[in-house]
Amino acid sequence: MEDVKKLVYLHGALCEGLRLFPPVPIERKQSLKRDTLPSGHCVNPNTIILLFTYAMGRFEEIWGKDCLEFKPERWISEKGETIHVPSYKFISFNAGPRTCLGKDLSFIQMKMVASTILRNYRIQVVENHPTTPAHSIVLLMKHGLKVIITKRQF
Ligand code: HEM
Repeated sequence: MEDVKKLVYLHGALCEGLRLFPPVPIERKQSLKRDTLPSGHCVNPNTIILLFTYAMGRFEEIWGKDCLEFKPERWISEKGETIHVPSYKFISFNAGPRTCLGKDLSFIQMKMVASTILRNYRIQVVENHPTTPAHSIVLLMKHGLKVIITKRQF
């Protein structure tokens, strides 16, 4: 478990995957009573607010000109350490009181699974395979992801 903390580049790669393809692409909230949002917008009781987390991960105003690029480096400081990004910016695990309780655990799991697979196998994405998202509450790939897997020789 201690070892996975050292996987700074893998952490950046996972964050980029989650930023561009958040498994929960839309959040739904509903006001209980009349309220004013930090933006100044007034909401009436029972107003449904949808947060499009998929779009938020791709906003130029939030992530800069290279927002559509997959760049694990954006999560790594000049010293080679992981940059902490506030959850209101990196919204894939939600933020505030209802933030995902499994966030830290899921990073440990993802790192253990990814590092074990990558250490033992070469994964090559099949060229020109369509990577279209499916319309769904959780983000799925319409046609899956076709890859060629070969065992690494040590
Ligand atoms: C990459 C993996 C994961 C992602 C992207 C993710 C994302 C999220 C998001 C966006 C929410 C807020 C849902 C909402 O309120 O509309 C949430 C809630 C939650 N997640 Fe996760 N999650 C992940 C893995 C996990 C794991 C592994 C666990 C448990 C071990 C977990 C436990 C929870 C719980 C208990 C809540 C509800 C928190 C509350 O409402 O107070 N999650 N998650």
